[in-house]
Order: sequence, then structure tokens, then C-alpha cells
Amino acid sequence: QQKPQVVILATGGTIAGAGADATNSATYQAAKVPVDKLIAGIPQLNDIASVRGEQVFQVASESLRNDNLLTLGKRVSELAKRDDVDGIVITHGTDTTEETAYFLNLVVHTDKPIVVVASMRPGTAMSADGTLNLFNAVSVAGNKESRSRGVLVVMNDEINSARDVSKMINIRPDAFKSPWGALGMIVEGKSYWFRRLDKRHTNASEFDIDKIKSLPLVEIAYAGGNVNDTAYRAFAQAGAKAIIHAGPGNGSVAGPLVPVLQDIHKQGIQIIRSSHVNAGGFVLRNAEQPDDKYDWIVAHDLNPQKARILASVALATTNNTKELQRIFWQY
Ligand SMILES: NC(=O)C[C@H](N)C(=O)O
Repeated sequence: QQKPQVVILATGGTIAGAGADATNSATYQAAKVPVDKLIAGIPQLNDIASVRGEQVFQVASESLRNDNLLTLGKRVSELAKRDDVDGIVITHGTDTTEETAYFLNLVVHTDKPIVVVASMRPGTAMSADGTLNLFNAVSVAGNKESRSRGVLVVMNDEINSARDVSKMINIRPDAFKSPWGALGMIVEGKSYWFRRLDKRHTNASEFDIDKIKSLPLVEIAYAGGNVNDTAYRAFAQAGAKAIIHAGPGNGSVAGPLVPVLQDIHKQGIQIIRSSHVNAGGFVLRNAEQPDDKYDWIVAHDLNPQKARILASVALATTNNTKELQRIFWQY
């Protein structure tokens, strides 16, 4: 039986990081180790797949830009169309894994497994998590059972949906959680599946990376107590096409901010109410604020950073508020 052919696209992050000493689990430089060295470090990959690597970027993921997303998405799409590719793994920094993975989930049309993988500790550290995470990611990507489940994030033995998963803590290897639970587990190279994503993705998506030329500017304004209008006005001034209001609770908007957001929306800028609550926000339409009356959008259960990704992708095709709200319910 032929081994599955898996391409590893490397983008940097801690999984390619190196520290001065084995005790440096949190102090190190990200994006140092090239993909060929990562692959050579895990000879067991050859037992489960025929693997080849490509260095797409070498950056810490907090520095990734929209242009990087487009470059990566287009490369993933090209590879997914090839007969000699069964699955794709993307090594990534954890800081924006949830954004890149969700972006790919929205725009790449394929049923082949696309798996994003990262690590919390550099490869030089004691109890480094990158090698096992990468071995697991290749196992999942080479497995036919992983098809048609949308883009996956494999970390710490869990298989999560790119749509739901988020970095919940920044110091432990169990950093990634989905508010609605993992899709499955991966143990010693074997996958155990529990559920499927019910939202639209990949082949069922109306968005197509092959047709997207650029992503419009979408900004996130964080609202805690004592919030004022400075950031909102500055984003509007800078040409944002939408502002994600990262509000407390139900994406709540402080009283003095309501006329400011109304005014900004009158300038043609979409207002999208999201929530910054930690364990998964869930913003209800017309609760706390009359969204129908103000023509605002709610981000459903998407956190502000994921809402930015969906808004950018959606605004590349429509600026109709009702259409945008439909998109936020469906994806
Ligand atoms: N654990 C990590 O990968 C963090 C790193 N700052 C990154 O996102 O690239």
C-alpha cells in the first residue's frame, strides 16, 4: 500500500523556535529552524507518510499580515488540486494560528485534509511539544478519514476545528480549546473522531481564494470599562471598511459610544459587535443593542480576531449589511 503524500508548509513560529538552554521553555527566538531540519528531526514521519517540506515564510505569527494569508492560501489551494498531494500540514506560530486556520477554512475549496500545527515550547526545550504535535498533524493529514471536515488544528493530542479553536492560555501546551469541544483525538498516530463542524467551510464555502486579490481593512477596537471613542474614530479615519467592536459580555456597547458607532456606520463603515469574554462569547442580535434599528451586525460566537478574518473575507465580495449578517450566522 502506498504511503499518503503530505506536504508540510512551514511559516515559522515557536515550533521552529530555539532557546539558549533546555530550561528555556518560554524565553527563546521563534522562527529559526528551517522546515527540512524540522522534518529530519522526526524520522518516524517516514513510517506514516511520504513527506516533503516547503518554507513559505519564517516569522513569528504575531507579525503575519493579510498579504501573508493570501500567499499561503493560494499555495494551499494549488497544492490541494494536485494528484500527488493527499494532505497538507502548515506549521505556524500559536499567536495567530486560530486566524490563519479559520481563513483557510473559509477560502480553500478542497475535501483534502488541511492541518495547522504549532507548539508552545521551542524544540530546544525540555518536554518540547512540537515533535509530537507535528507527527500527529502528519498522521491526521495523511488519513482519508480526515477529509471533508474543514481545516483542522492539531495540538496536544486534540483535533480541533479551525473555526472554533482559540488560544486560551499562553504558557501551557494545552493552550488550544474550542468552546464547543474538540472534533477528535489523535493518539499514537490513530485518530478518534467525535463530531463534525456544522458551519459552512472549504468546498461548501462561497468564498474562493483563487478569486480573492486583496482583503479590505478591518480593525478591532477593544472596549473595557471607561472606554472612549479615540480608537473607533482613528480606525474610521484610517479607512477601515469595518470595525469589530470587541465588547464585554454580549458585545455590549457603553452608552456614550452608541452615537459614535451610529455616526461611523453612516460613513459606510460596518459595525460588528463581538465579545471578548474568555471562554467563548455568544453575541445575540438585538439583545443589549437594537441591531436592526442601527443596521449593525453581530459576530455570533466568533471572537474578535476570528470576526476580523470573516469580515475581511466577506467584505471582499459584499458590503450589504444583511448579507454580511447572513454570512456571520452561516460560517
Ligand atoms: N507559541 C508560539 O508559536 C508563539 C509565537 N509568538 C508565535 O506565534 O509565533
